[in-house]
Amino acid sequence: MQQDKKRGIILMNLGSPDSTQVKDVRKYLRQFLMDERVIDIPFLSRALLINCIIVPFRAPKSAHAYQTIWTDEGSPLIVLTNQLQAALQPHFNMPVEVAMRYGNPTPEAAYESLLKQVPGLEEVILFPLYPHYAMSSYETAVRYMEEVHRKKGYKFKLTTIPPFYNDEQYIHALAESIKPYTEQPFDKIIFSYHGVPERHIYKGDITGKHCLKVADCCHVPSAAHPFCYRHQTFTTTELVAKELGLPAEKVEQTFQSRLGRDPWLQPYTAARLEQLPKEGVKRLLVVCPAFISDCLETLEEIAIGGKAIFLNAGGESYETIPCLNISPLWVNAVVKLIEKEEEIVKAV
Ligand SMILES: C=CC1=C(C)c2cc3[nH]c(cc4nc(cc5[nH]c(cc1n2)c(C)c5CCC(=O)O)C(CCC(=O)O)=C4C)c(C)c3C=C
Ligand SMILES: [Fe+2]
Ligand SMILES: [Fe+2]
Repeated sequence: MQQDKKRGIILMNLGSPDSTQVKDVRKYLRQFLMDERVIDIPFLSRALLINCIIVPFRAPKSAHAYQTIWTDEGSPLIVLTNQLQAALQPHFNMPVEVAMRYGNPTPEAAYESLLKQVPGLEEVILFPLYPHYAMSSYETAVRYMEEVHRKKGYKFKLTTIPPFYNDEQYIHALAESIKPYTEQPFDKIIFSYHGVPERHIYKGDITGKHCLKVADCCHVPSAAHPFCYRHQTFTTTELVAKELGLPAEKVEQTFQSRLGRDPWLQPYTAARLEQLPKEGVKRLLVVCPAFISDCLETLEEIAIGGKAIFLNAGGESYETIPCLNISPLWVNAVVKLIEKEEEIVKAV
């Protein structure tokens, strides 16, 4: 890529605790769940709920879950994001850094590292590693980076890569990662996305009258779609299924990782894993496209917990398809997405 400006890139992911010790998991959960875009209730109620109920009960359980997936190098999410950074660096003549929304490395550290490496830094390209727009993932990552940028008084420009849920190269990389699994005999493939509360979908609807209100809302054109997580996840599933030529009856979309009692997007993955064997589905594939890097929610919740649910309910075979992680087609897609954004900026 031509370097006519002093630039740097930041890849941003969600983040993990510093270790599997309960104290570190507690600290991480507190920072994560105190985010008003994740638990969107008034500050005092949120602080009470998180500090008195959710964190005390959840931290030991989450710590145990992290222990089942932790590697010698640390959290899979962090290790894989660092590996993506290393795979991307040779494609750019500007530094590529990593920042996490929660925990380490912080956005401040990533910005400061770029400033050290590029004297007179003019622009930072922010690449949130989320294919879909959700208030609790993409939006909070971008707003937080903007807030730090403003508070620090940085002079360089911040350019953000938009959600890429329907990008041709991303869809191709995802489809190719699934293909070897669908070439073997299977009864069904589940596209399991991280869930969000329905309330977040209503809140994100800029028209105020479309999402979850109009029949088949996600397939009816609307100005709400650029901010609608549900619409964007359906689009990803449908484009991948089309590219792979999967018959409709073999494809299903579900939502995982529900927290609390409010209604979240449905159907819930765990409930479907329990029901599917009774409907005659014995050989199941599961892919989790909301996650770019394998993490607690794919390696523990889906690959370990989900498998146990399905097999105990009478399923016979269950395979979790890895996330894109550092697949060469995905690395190529990231390079193209960044180049595309540069062309748009230049043309304006
Ligand atoms: C209200 C709670 C949560 C919302 C909303 C939410 C949305 C959301 N999350 C991701 C991506 C990830 N979440 C991960 C872990 C995780 N998520 C929640 C809660 C909400 N997420 C919790 C409490 C946790 C921590 C672990 C646990 O106790 O279960 C992870 C994995 C992190 C890791 O270290 O591996 C990811 C990634 C998205 C994309 C999203 C909205 C679309
Ligand atoms: Fe989450
Ligand atoms: Fe919608």
